[in-house]
Amino acid sequence: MTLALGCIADDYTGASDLANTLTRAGLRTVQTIGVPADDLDLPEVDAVVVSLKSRSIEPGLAVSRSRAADKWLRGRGASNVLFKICSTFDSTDAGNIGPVMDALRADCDEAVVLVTPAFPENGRTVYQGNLFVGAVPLNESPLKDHPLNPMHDSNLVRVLSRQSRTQIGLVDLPTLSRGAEAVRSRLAELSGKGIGAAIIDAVFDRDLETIGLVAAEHRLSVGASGIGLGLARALVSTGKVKSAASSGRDATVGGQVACLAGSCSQATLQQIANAERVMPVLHLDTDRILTGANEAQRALDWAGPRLAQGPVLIASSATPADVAALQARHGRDAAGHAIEQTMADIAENLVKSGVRRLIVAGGETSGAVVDRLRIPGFLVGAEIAAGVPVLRAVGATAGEMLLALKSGNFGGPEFFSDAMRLMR
Ligand SMILES: Nc1ncnc2c1ncn2[C@@H]1O[C@H](COP(=O)(O)OP(=O)(O)O)[C@@H](O)[C@H]1O
Ligand SMILES: O=C(O)[C@@H](O)C(=O)COP(=O)(O)O
Repeated sequence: MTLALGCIADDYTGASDLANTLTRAGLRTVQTIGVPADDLDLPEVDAVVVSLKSRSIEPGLAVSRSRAADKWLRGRGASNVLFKICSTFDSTDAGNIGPVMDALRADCDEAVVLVTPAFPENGRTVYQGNLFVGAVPLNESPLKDHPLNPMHDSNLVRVLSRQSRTQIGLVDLPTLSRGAEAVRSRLAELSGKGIGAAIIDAVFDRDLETIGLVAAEHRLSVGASGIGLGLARALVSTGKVKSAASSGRDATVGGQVACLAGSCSQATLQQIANAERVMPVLHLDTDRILTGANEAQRALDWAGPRLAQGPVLIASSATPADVAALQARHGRDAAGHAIEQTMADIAENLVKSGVRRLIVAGGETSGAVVDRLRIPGFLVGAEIAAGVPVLRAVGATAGEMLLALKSGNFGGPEFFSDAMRLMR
């Protein structure tokens, strides 16, 4: 297998978002969980997205895991690697975007790295280096209240400068709108000044296509699904990849359906409220989780008889005020970790008792669940919402399974119903 594109995603929902984008753009794509084991039977593909759970871990660990993924991808012919980060640039001043970018850049000896989290289809645009979420700057968006990485600065040149050892430049929209050659000249100018990475503005998909053409000539780029779209279109339009339709990814699986929500985003809170109208919903008592009570067992006892009748939803999600109060009592990391592990306990036991279709809301939450289920990889199926595909597990010990891993902020108000309709 010679890969046209290698991707390293810093969380699992982000990975499936990117795998979805690449698939829709015509690249045969597989999503793996971690660096694949040698005996994992991978189909012939154009792109592999290696999913890591490295967004909110200690920077040194994020660097070593990303470097291992990079080495594996380049060992399979990927001369071009995309480090997939969140379209809302989720990170802290400690990292992990900057440290991982710096390490991968050094490993492949890239002069200047193109960086853009723009994803216009989901309302993420970048202008003069400032990230907008819909109509508002990042620091005024719901991301200001994220439980793990609250975002308080919309200027990504500043944000990345605080995390990276290299200086960060800007390729602005006027330059970009003059075309690929203008972008190349600007990058050469920045590189000549010793600047090692540049935030690139992008507002429309056509901007991403220009960026993709240039990024395809580089060894490393950093961004969200939007730059993935640009890269995929460039690989197809330059004939490096023959656009292929995916096949055999829609066979029925059946079995019980369960939904788990650990995201506290505004979008997920609305989706849970709407789900209450169509399925039983259990709201976990997060204080009980943090004080060591067996809240997972209470949830499983609640779900058991209901699952025989139809889908259920179990949620830890709470409003920013409640999240802040819980964190004040128990600490941010301890709260996040304990709740994620409870979600993983619940998922493991639900699957043992016959659930075969699982919908998970939240990136970290999805990571904890998929790790516990020991699923090594996914094929990408139908698109439920922008950035959220149906995933078919490959090589899972539980056998045939369908999952949807939803980024907290993604999906329409009826997301859970929308997902169930496509997960047959
Ligand atoms: N009620 C709660 N209070 C505090 N933290 C919570 C609560 N519910 C979930 N969490 C934690 O918040 C984090 C949500 O992150 P994640 O699952 O990535 O969602 P998103 O996709 O919205 O970023 C997880 O670590 C999760 O365990
Ligand atoms: O790029 C994006 O916005 C998503 O792919 C993503 O990574 C979102 O992260 P979570 O909300 O933590 O799932």
